[in-house]
Amino acid sequence: MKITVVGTGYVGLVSGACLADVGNDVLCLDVDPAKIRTLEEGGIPIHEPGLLEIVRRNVAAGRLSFTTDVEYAARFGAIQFIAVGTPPDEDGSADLQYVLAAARNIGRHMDGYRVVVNKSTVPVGTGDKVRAAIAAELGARGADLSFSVVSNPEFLKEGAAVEDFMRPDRIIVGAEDERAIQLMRELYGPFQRNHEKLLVMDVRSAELTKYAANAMLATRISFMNELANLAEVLGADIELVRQGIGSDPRIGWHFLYAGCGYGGSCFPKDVKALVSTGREHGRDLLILNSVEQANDAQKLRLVDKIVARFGPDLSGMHFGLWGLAFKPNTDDMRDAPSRVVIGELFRRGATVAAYDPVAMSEARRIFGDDPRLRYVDRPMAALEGADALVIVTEWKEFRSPDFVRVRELLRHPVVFDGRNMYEPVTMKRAGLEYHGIGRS
Ligand SMILES: NC(=O)C1=CN([C@@H]2O[C@H](COP(=O)(O)OP(=O)(O)OC[C@H]3O[C@@H](n4cnc5c(N)ncnc54)[C@H](O)[C@@H]3O)[C@@H](O)[C@H]2O)C=CC1
Ligand SMILES: O=C(O)[C@H]1O[C@H](OP(=O)(O)OP(=O)(O)OC[C@H]2O[C@@H](n3ccc(=O)[nH]c3=O)[C@H](O)[C@@H]2O)[C@H](O)[C@@H](O)[C@@H]1O
Repeated sequence: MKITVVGTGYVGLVSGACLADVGNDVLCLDVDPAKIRTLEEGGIPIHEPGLLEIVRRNVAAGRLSFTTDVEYAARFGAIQFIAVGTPPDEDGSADLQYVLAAARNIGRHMDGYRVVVNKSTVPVGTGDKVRAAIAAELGARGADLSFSVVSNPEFLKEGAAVEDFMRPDRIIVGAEDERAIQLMRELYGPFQRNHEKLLVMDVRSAELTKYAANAMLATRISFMNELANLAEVLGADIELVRQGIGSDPRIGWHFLYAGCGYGGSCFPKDVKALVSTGREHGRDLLILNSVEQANDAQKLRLVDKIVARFGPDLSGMHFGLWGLAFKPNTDDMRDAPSRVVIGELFRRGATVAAYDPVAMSEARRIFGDDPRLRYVDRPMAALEGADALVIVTEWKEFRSPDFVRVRELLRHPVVFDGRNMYEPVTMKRAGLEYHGIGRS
């Protein structure tokens, strides 16, 4: 099939590359010429395990190409995926300007039947707006062309995006006409060969399903974080509690890890957007309001602990920091807890030496040449001359450091671990004072 994917971010590029990998002809469109240039030169603009290989393989096979030409893109694919950003507006609602601009471009230039598949995370009712935007463009040029609008939310996780796309748990298709449903079934056939994963529903339910999934996961995390904070004062260990409840299949093991707050481009913005949708329709979403508040506070937990240990005025102090990305295996720092931790350390007068395996250039883009932040190229180098170690992201390479060396390098043998990577008893044995989340 011929497919156009609009937007070459985490979702668009992964979807485009994976769809090409099963034999489709895919054209990826982006309005950012720098991204398209990088792709045309054989690179990729993001760090995502396995993605570069798939992109290169499919470009070489002639199944994957890139463009900034909106007219060519609208004419290329009978299926047009929209995978552009939906960042939060000032009031927390999802900003639909990019989605609607993409829809208008399709309407302006399409030259035959199109299935417009929305993969961006969008509020309920956006399908109608996309339909109206395309119809208005067709009307303006007097074109009598038919099209279908489908909601096909994406559930991939950054850092495991290729694997998630290739082996989805479910494929949600919100569609109301048979022709589009049939095309979606054919398109996703290769991704559900062992059992049926495609769930067809109405567009509104599909749109809400995406928010429901992210809001549920965010709720679990905030719930565990709140319990972790309680465990600390009660003298309990949240890691043991996690294992105790995770073994109940009704609860399950996933997304029960307490830490220094959830970040990323989606949980924070999607919880906000759902709260905003509720408000717009006269429904105050009490649970989700609290989930968000709890997470904002949780991002400051590490600094709270630092302040409890060293006092509120940290001027003259210097901290080694491991992990800048919002989670391992990505260079994404959107809403990353590290940004809050670093900002708060600065505000209190401290300086930071940071190490991250892949997010360093993203950090440089965000913090610029701030003299209070020094970048180092090895985890241990961050500890030279540091008063204490702060861990924000649980990269694999931090799992088993030489604790003796850690103790030797630090001015105070203190570790603040925002991801509960170590056992308190191991740390004690190594002569390190350990402050995890929810562990007393
Ligand atoms: N990042 C993730 O892991 C996931 C994101 N989503 C959702 O997917 C959507 C996209 O997210 P990301 O891929 O992270 O965004 P992103 O910000 O990484 O990429 C979006 C891309 O769209 C391009 N763009 C904007 N307007 C355009 C237009 N009119 N025509 C062509 N290109 C245009 C931008 O230049 C950018 O390269 C969002 O709604 C997000 O909530 C859903 C599941 C997972
Ligand atoms: O809509 C989206 O964009 C995506 O959002 C999340 O994926 P992602 O943000 O890439 O990463 P997650 O693995 O979900 O982690 C999000 C944040 O939660 C934190 N987290 C995760 C799990 C946990 O147990 N505890 C915890 O604090 C992580 O550290 C991270 O900061 C969802 O997991 C995806 O299914 C969804 O498609």
